[in-house]
Amino acid sequence: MQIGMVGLGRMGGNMAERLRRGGHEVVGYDRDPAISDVEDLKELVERLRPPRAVWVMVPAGEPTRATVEALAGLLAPGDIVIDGGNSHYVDDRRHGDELAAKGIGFVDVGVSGGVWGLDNGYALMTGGDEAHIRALSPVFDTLKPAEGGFVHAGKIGAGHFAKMVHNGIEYGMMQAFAEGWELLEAADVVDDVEGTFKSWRQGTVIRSWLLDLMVRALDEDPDLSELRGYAQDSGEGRWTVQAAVEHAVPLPVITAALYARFRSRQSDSPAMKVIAALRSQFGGHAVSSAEGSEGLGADSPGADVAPPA
Ligand SMILES: O=C(CO)[C@H](O)[C@H](O)COP(=O)(O)O
Repeated sequence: MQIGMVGLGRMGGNMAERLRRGGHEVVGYDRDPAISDVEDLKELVERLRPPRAVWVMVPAGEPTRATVEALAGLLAPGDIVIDGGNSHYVDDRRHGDELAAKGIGFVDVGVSGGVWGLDNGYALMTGGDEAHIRALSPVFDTLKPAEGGFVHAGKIGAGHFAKMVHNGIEYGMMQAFAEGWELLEAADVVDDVEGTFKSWRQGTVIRSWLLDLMVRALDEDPDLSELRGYAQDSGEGRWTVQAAVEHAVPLPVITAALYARFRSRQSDSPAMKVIAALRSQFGGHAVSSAEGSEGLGADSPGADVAPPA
């Protein structure tokens, strides 16, 4: 089938390529003229035959909002806009309503598979009307992996809500692997930490793609010395925790994993300064000065371990 793809970056570009390999006709638009098939969204829409399908694959938030708004002004009743970015499900409802007012359909798709999706396929979590999902099924069938990897999760917003929870789980799983690795390295009991991770890939309860990727990362840099312990986040972890608060659902693992990323961006811990100050105030416990390790008290179980400068 014919489809427009807006945003030809790491994800959109590979998805357009997978669709072309699958026999679809893709007209791609990107802000970078070097990789774009058309000059602007207007030309993209003109190049598509009605009823048109336009897949938006740009960063969540303002870039997606602006693209959907522009498409709302260019498309016609019967056309469908698909948002495959990591948008907040709340935005989907607004976009769906705005487009529905013009007779244009809207489908939200949570896409998972990263840079490996081009060859392995992308898991797709979709939200929207059954008729729109059915109309897009040739595209979904080409993008998804050979077996499974597809769900029509519910009405508009359900696809991105499912992807949001998927990413929350991803945070927790990654944090568990990270903490296990740190303990193995610190304890000096296991000699072959990398080999231990490798051995877990077969037969264990925790074998998984994330574990495979962990082994791959350790193969490239066995003690991860090339990296700083610093992790960004793109929003989905925060939204997962926000939704949990809204529904009073306890999410201690995912919340802790999110907070661990925030902590990774601090060079020092303001909160722990308060803890040190209060221990000193009420118990006369020694503190570590901002300069280094002087004053580390003998009462501390970690007293023999110098704190980071
Ligand atoms: O959706 C993804 C994987 O499933 C993306 O890689 C996403 O960017 C990861 O989230 P974060 O940047 O918050 O770690």
